[in-house]
Amino acid sequence: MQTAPAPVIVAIDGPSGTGKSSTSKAVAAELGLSYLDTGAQYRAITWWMLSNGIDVEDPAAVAAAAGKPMIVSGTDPALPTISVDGEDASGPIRTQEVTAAVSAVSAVAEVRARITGLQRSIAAEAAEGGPSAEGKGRGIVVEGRDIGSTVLPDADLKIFLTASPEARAARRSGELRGKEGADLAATQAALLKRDTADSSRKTSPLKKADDAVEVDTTELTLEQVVECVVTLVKEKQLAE
Ligand SMILES: Nc1ncnc2c1ncn2[C@@H]1O[C@H](COP(=O)(O)OP(=O)(O)O)[C@@H](O)[C@H]1O
Ligand SMILES: Nc1ccn([C@H]2C[C@H](O)[C@@H](COP(=O)(O)OP(=O)(O)O)O2)c(=O)n1
Repeated sequence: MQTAPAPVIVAIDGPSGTGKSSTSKAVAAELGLSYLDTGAQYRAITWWMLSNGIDVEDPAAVAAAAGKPMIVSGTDPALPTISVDGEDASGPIRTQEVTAAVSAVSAVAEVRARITGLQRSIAAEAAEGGPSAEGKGRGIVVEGRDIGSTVLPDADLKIFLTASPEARAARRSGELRGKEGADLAATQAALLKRDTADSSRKTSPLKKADDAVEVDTTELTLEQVVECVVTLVKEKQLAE
């Protein structure tokens, strides 16, 4: 008789526009796993700070407010959700205003401690089949910047996605076509500025874990990246 594979925890990290969200959602959907977008959580807390008049350039003010908003993430890869104090935040967290402020807010240690705690409990529930685990105990794909290095150092598989700045900017401005912020040169400059801030902060910077598999997606289609990650997950499960 075939037994179900053991729950698997997959960490997918990398800079903006490398394909983390699209790859993670597709891999989770194909393998029946839960999915967590940790960038959406940092965006959500940033949106709350901006909406509540907190000066996002003042780390002490951000730290003092870090425990206040209640952030809830839905982990179904077909319909990921994010709410703040019961209000759907999926639209407002994608505005230019939030994108411009998110690196400063997410550099504050109190914010990271709060959000990291949330991420660990969601991952533990998904692996144990707890009440909020849409993946029904099969595991989870968690994407972000510091998942393999800090949040889930014992993840079964760690992937670090990269791509050239040109490819990343073209993907992002393609997404924004016709909207505010769609200019290619400006998109590339904003993206590189955020990478620098995210990689150089003191607390838990954007970093490839030593044991992560690096995948350069510049010349790969999304389907090829998904196939590569699915194969790596299956290999891990077979090796268990
Ligand atoms: N390998 C790829 N080739 C071309 N476009 C891609 C690839 N991976 C992702 N994309 C597209 O690039 C954009 C950014 O991808 P996303 O998954 O949001 O990246 P990230 O989460 O790393 O910021 C999306 O429009 C997505 O469809
Ligand atoms: N694990 C994480 C995930 C995101 N962040 C911060 C740093 C990122 O610039 C922002 C936004 O992340 P998000 O993944 O939404 O960014 P993009 O999809 O690449 O635009 O959040 C973080 O500090 N740690």
